[in-house]
Amino acid sequence: MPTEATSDLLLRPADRDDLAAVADLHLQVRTAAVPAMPPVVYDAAFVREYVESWDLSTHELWLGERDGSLLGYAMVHDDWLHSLYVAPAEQGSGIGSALLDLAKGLRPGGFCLWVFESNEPARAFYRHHGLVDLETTDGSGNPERAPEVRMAWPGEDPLAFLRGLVDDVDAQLGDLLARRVALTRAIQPYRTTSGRDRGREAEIAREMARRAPVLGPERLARIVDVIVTESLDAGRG
Ligand SMILES: O=C(O)C(=O)C[C@]1(C(=O)O)C=C[C@@H](O)C=C1
Repeated sequence: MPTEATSDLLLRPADRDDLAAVADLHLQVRTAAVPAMPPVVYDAAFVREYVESWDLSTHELWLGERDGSLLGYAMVHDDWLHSLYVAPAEQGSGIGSALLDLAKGLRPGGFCLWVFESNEPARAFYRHHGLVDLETTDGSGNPERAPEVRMAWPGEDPLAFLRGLVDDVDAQLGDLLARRVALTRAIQPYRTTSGRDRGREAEIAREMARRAPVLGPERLARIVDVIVTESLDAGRG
């Protein structure tokens, strides 16, 4: 049943003429969301130029309107819900849910999104709608330098969707392990002592624990031990 707030909500695909209003709404939402979201680091002109550069043949942008006023938008690109924004005064009225349902319809197989770790209202909203937490970053990869959480809506076949994500990561891990073995092998002729250098391995595990705190130094020490043992063995082969 549509609620009173959503019964007269119109969802429609955006066209180029809508992009300036979308940029304005984006800036308005981001300003009102501080401190749950960090302040935008770029100036308004840059944000407008960025939004106006979206290619709407590949960036599926949908608007939520009532009486011709833009109240929210969602943009889906590849298998990502790139953005979902609702005007501050309309939050909690069902527009976000309507846009999220639309995104699920556009990507029935599942999609991911990034949300600021500090944005607890948004995270609770997504959890309520069946999204699950994946990894957390330290924020070094975004302009705000603020930690983010990757969340996923695992779609109609969650096992298949999440296995697809596992396969992507394992492909990267396989490439990294191949590079790792090659380096272990290349170093060996330059060693001045024989046998394992446990101090160096402990240092490697500590550095990894800084990047993957979820595993912690002890588990990572065991993982490094297996990697080094198998790399030395493969390098001899
Ligand atoms: O750094 C070294 O001395 C190496 O031989 C490389 C390496 C490694 O693969 O990282 C391998 C064995 C040592 O125990 C420590 C580290």
